[in-house]
Amino acid sequence: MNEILRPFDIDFDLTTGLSRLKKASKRYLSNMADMFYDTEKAGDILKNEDPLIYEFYEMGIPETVGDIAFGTSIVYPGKIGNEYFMTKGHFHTVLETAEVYFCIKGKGYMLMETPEGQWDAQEFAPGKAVYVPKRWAHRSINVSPTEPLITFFAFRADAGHDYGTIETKGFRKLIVEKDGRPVVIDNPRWS
Ligand SMILES: O=P(O)(O)OC[C@H]1O[C@](O)(CO)[C@@H](O)[C@@H]1O
Ligand SMILES: [Fe+2]
Repeated sequence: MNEILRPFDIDFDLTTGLSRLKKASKRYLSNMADMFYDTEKAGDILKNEDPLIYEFYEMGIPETVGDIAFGTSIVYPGKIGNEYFMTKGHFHTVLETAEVYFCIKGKGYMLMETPEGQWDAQEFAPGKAVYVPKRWAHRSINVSPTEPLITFFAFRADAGHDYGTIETKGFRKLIVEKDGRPVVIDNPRWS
């Protein structure tokens, strides 16, 4: 039988994005070193430190039809070479499911692409919501040199995460710093 949750609430701090009640999942550089295009640079950094790239909340919502998974995602400021800190990014396993993100703090982009090769980058700024339509892979990127990028996300709880495609092929586009500004470039490693 499907689990049915009782109503509940949870705190998310508007400055840190973190909850006092729940533990966040953390992704360090060592968990995603191959996802940055300058893998050599990532390797050099890992010789001395293993920076925390982002954290996010998995609320334990049952992955069943009719439920909504939600939480905050916090991408820290920093770069690997000239590529900004970012999330791994994923398609939904149930490709025909959308997701919405609301930016609470920071400055960045949601980079998106479809299996057919369309791509888009929508800006994150406090108070802006970004709609990720069904079929679009999505990755949050923090372009601020100092502030974390904090977003609140919600998606169909049975959507699932398909990381495989992005782990092996990457995104078609990258957002990197050039002359002190974020620019979209072709991913030299995309195949
Ligand atoms: O799942 P990724 O690509 O590591 O990115 C993490 C973010 O995306 C989500 O998986 C939701 O799409 C969240 O759990 C989190 O905000
Ligand atoms: Fe998602």
